[in-house]
Amino acid sequence: MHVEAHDLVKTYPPGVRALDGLSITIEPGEVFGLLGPNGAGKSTTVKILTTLARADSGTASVAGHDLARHPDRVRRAIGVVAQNSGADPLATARDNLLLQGRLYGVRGRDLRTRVGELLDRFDLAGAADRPVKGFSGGMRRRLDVALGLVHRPVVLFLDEPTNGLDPEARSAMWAEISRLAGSEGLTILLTTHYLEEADRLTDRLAIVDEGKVLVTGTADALKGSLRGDAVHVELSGDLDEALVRQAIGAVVRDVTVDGRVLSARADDGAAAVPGVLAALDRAGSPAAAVTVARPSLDDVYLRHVGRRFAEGVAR
Ligand SMILES: Nc1ncnc2c1ncn2[C@@H]1O[C@H](COP(=O)(O)OP(=O)(O)OP(=O)(O)O)[C@@H](O)[C@H]1O
Repeated sequence: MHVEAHDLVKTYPPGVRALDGLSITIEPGEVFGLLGPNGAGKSTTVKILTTLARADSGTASVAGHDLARHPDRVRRAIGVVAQNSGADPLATARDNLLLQGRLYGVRGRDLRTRVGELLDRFDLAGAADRPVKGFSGGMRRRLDVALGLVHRPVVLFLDEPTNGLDPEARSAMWAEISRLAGSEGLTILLTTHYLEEADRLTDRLAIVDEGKVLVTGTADALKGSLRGDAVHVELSGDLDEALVRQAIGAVVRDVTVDGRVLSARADDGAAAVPGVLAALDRAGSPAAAVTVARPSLDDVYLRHVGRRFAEGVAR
């Protein structure tokens, strides 16, 4: 196992329980995602596993080293890309990489070769000798990841790697992260609050909420565990929840109501729609829009957390 954490608890003053018994295991070579809304405890998990914060209780090992007994060995074995860039904006990309390498004891020709390799791989060779302050968001983020890799870590931590990037820069970053895991056998733990990122990029993911892992698995297995189709109905006006539930309960199952949006499941979603619409009309809450879809990670999230993901992010 490349990362193992058992029952991590972390409380910040004044009594905020950021982690409440969080456990994960990550196999070598895996891209593992921690998916959860802001405040779920993802960054705190990364801080603890990268030795930047200490858990109140629980145990963990990273790259085979016990975190409490050998934090120095853990530090040498990992690369960390934090949410905020660690690059010096006044220095060039190349100098940032050289400095980072020296901090980790990489020197001489080995360091220069490694820096050249990373500049090429992250498509920064053309901008290598320009100060970072003129870089676009995507270039900065690519440099951040390169900085985390200079000393050839075996486990890489990426905290919200594509936060704030435009769609194009985001897909370029996804491609690079997949390639890293595939070609270098690097183990990657990434945190994200983008469902699509967790879906597309991770081999396995854990849904984290209020400092705990609610469920772990591959995105496909998690989606597959929800039988049937997801039916989402947007109602045209305010609803009497009890009445609406009673009305459609015979046609669909697992009904959840979130504001004016009603979500439910049915073995054959399309076939259930006419019955749902008729029942809503009878209940005095006509539908404004209906969608039927195969289960998404958002549906998985809803099932385990009890609210839609978008709402969780806005919390
Ligand atoms: N240094 C700190 N002092 C006090 N409370 C903190 C501190 N760091 C985090 N918290 C609180 O702990 C909880 C978990 O925060 P954490 O940053 O781990 O969540 P997160 O899932 O990474 O969210 P984000 O994506 O916003 O970073 C939140 O309630 C947060 O406000």
